[in-house]
Amino acid sequence: MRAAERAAMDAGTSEWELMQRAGEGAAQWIARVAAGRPVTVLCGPGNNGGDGYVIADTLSKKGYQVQVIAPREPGTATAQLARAHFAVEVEAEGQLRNPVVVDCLFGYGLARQVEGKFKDLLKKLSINHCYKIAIDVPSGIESDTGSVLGPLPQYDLTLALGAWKQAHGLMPATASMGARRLVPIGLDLEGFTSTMSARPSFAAPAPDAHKYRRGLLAIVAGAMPGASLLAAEAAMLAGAGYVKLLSEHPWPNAPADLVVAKDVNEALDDARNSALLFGPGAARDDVARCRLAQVLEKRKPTVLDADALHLLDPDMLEGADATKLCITPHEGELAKLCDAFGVTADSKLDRVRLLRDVTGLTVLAKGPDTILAGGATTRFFPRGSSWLSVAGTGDVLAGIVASRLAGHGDPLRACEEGVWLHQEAARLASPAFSASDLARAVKPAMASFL
Ligand SMILES: NC(=O)C1=CN([C@@H]2O[C@H](COP(=O)(O)OP(=O)(O)OC[C@H]3O[C@@H](n4cnc5c(N)ncnc54)[C@H](O)[C@@H]3O)[C@@H](O)[C@H]2O)[C@@H](O)CC1
Ligand SMILES: Nc1ncnc2c1ncn2[C@@H]1O[C@H](COP(=O)(O)OP(=O)(O)O)[C@@H](O)[C@H]1O
Ligand SMILES: [K+]
Repeated sequence: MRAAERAAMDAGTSEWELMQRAGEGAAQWIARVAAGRPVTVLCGPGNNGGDGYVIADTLSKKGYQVQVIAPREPGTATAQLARAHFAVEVEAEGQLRNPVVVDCLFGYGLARQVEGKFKDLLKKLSINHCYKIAIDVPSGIESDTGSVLGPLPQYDLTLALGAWKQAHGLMPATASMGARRLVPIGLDLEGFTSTMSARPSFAAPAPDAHKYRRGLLAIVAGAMPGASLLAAEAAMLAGAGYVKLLSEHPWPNAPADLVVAKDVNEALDDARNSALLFGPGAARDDVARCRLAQVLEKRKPTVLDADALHLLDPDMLEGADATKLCITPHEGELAKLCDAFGVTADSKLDRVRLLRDVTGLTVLAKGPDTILAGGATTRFFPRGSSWLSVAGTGDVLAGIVASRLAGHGDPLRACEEGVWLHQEAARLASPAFSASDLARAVKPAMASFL
């Protein structure tokens, strides 16, 4: 963000101009949700406070009744300019008396614990029954890490200025933000590799498509049948032309449209396989270890999930083509992988990036703050439904990602598409779904992206 702002300023746009764009853009949103109701704006000492004065000024000019509370006079030249433009009274302290409150105490400049009058104001905001709007980030949040440095009210709306900050995609920050919207301020963000994932769009199969061209996905089943069946059911609906379950065991409950190959070695050798999936229900014994080695030997685009992530280690990866592999760990599997590959870091984000750097793999770290890291890219995602916190939904995700991978062979793209499809399926499956409800909802979810 700082680099993008500096570039804009070097190209001739002043900080004041950027602040006006930010404040006026945010005020448009606030006016929409306030819908005529009086607004209180809390202004801090830095440029986030400066945005607050621009917001207050813009709303006043639109005819809004505005209360401004600023415990301290602005400290930066640009915020002072903004303060000077706002001719109306500013209170040093006071009650939050309006039904809409806009928090402009601190933005990405917050560098230490929030104390004193600022802390008191955030505490008051926490217990106030108003509509709460955070400008740029909630003021008790460290914008790079998403960690908490002060009282953290539950906001209804967070307006990111100019670009998403990492905190917008990271826990615990993201859970406090309510709806998140971006206010563009004309920054050139081209070339920045750490971004919020953009909603993908899919196309219908090409006119000359056939089942192999659309991708043959081989799912290598393990000792526990349910998991790979869930993955297969989701995969059949997520784009691949042909999904095959490779299993020596009989599958009386397999759906009629799922091909079960009993000769696993032969089916794994099939040159027509476009992608492989291994791990769900695989177990963690020697049989599974041998299977994993065999899967990696094929050097095909591959998704490794669940038990495979407990078996993976540096020796296993030797001879594999890491550029074609993606791993989809949840928190516990991520910890296991970090252990196996000697990665230590304080935050989930750092662990994911380091693991990517050490292994060369595409890492999709699941959870309420899903993080995707591959190549030089890091992607954050809008928060998905918390109803996904039920057993088997990870198997569904693995099936979806593998299905996308079979279609085009690009691990990063497959993971990104997979997260969107999975979240959309969760939205469509309605609350309190089971993993198989979710797998079925992949079909209408596909339609949302066409
Ligand atoms: N620089 C720019 O070009 C733009 C900046 N914008 C706004 O500016 C914000 C960043 O502004 P700043 O860098 O001035 O920083 P902030 O306004 O986020 O706050 C930092 C200020 O508070 C002080 N401070 C930090 N931690 C504190 C604590 N715990 N207790 C008390 N004081 C503390 C700092 O010394 C500094 O004065 C962004 O989040 C955004 O809202 C926007 O106006 C868009 C343009
Ligand atoms: N609270 C939550 N909010 C959003 N998504 C969640 C939440 N909890 C879990 N998920 C998602 O649900 C899936 C769970 O996967 P996983 O833990 O592997 O489950 P399982 O192993 O039982 O299949 C992941 O995609 C994860 O991102
Ligand atoms: K803020």
